[in-house]
Amino acid sequence: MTAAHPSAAPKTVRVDLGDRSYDILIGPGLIATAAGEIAGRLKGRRMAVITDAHVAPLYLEPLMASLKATGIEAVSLVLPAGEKTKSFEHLIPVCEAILGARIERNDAVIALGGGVIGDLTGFAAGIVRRGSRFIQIPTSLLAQVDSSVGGKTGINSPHGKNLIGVFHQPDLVLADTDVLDTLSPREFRAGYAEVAKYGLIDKPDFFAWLENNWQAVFAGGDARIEAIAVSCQAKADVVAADERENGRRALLNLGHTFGHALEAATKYDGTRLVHGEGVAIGMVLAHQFSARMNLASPDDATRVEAHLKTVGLPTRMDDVPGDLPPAEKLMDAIAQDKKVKGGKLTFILTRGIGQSFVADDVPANEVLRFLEEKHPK
Ligand SMILES: NC(=O)c1ccc[n+]([C@@H]2O[C@H](COP(=O)([O-])OP(=O)(O)OC[C@H]3O[C@@H](n4cnc5c(N)ncnc54)[C@H](O)[C@@H]3O)[C@@H](O)[C@H]2O)c1
Ligand SMILES: O=C(O)C(=O)C[C@@H](O)[C@H](O)[C@H](O)COP(=O)(O)O
Ligand SMILES: [Zn+2]
Repeated sequence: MTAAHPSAAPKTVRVDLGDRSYDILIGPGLIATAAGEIAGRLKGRRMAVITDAHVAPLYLEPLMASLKATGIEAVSLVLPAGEKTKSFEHLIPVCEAILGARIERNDAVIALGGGVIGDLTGFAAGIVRRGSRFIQIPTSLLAQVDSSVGGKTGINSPHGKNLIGVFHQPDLVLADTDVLDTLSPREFRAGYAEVAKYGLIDKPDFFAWLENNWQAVFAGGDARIEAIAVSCQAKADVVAADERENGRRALLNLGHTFGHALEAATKYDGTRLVHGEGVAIGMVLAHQFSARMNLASPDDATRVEAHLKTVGLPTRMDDVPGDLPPAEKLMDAIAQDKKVKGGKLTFILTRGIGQSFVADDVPANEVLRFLEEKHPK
């Protein structure tokens, strides 16, 4: 249960996208007051809430009670938890639940959960009636700092991560920071990888602040809220400048080309590797590969690895339990990356901490040799 904290006003970050702009509210107690925030912004009075089997017993009832008390009629659907739920198999019941509840375009679909529920539900909202209103109530750290913002939605394919989906922006994001207290330490750490990512992209001072304050962020309270707000502002700025990833937005993919290949290689098996862990390993690899290409000092890769290791994240391919396919197989997944243009690989590389850049035309043979070294058969 989340308790309302009437004295603590939420922080607001605005995602500036013209007539599709929206607010991200960040703070404690927001599930209990969700319906008021929604009713103040949306005309519709019917909602479908999609959540998962871990989140439902904790937060579905208070959300449904808040909606009911505000005169909003809501139905709910509970899906299995975990990355495998981001699939066609689970997309169908979500679409049918939305249609079955006669959610009209002015009503809304609500994602209550982590990035898996957010990405899947956002995709369903993007295609049902060719686009329905959509509210994100992210409950994992990863979802609060990254996946609930920016409108990338979709599902996975055996060919690779997020290969099927649409851009569909939410109308509102409500990040209730109280709910992070029930998140497992492993999932909190995984979300932290995406927080650190913003520092490594272009905020060296934020990365240094995290190195000094990570324990306070993990403990909760003001430092945690500050880290979430800085992350959301960083993402909002990038999305406002390049919504459809024609340029700068690709920076948000730091560590993801390697990370997504590892996720596909583990068949989206959340016991071996979860997304944020893949990103952590991927960010270390991106820094090491940049050093190998003489773009950055190897000391920066060492510093990144040291920090991620200190918080308890995996940093090497060998940290993934069980066997990984050989480097050539990982290259197959890398070749399916959405940043590939004309068959040429695009990577996010770096000149140092907080100096990431988009590198087009990265030689595939260099990447293969590098992966063979890091992951000898
Ligand atoms: N759309 C985007 O921009 C974007 C950005 C980053 C990641 N992603 C995607 O997000 C997904 C990962 O998201 P995630 O890390 O949130 O994974 P997740 O949704 O699987 O959530 C992690 C686990 O925590 C549980 N959980 C969530 N909130 C909880 C809470 N408050 N208390 C207890 N348990 C809770 C979930 O049930 C799940 O078991 C990946 O599919 C990734 O590709 C998308
Ligand atoms: O919002 C973005 O843009 C990102 O790249 C954020 C990433 O953290 C996220 O994992 C995203 O889903 C990856 O995008 P993809 O286009 O490589 O699937
Ligand atoms: Zn990510």
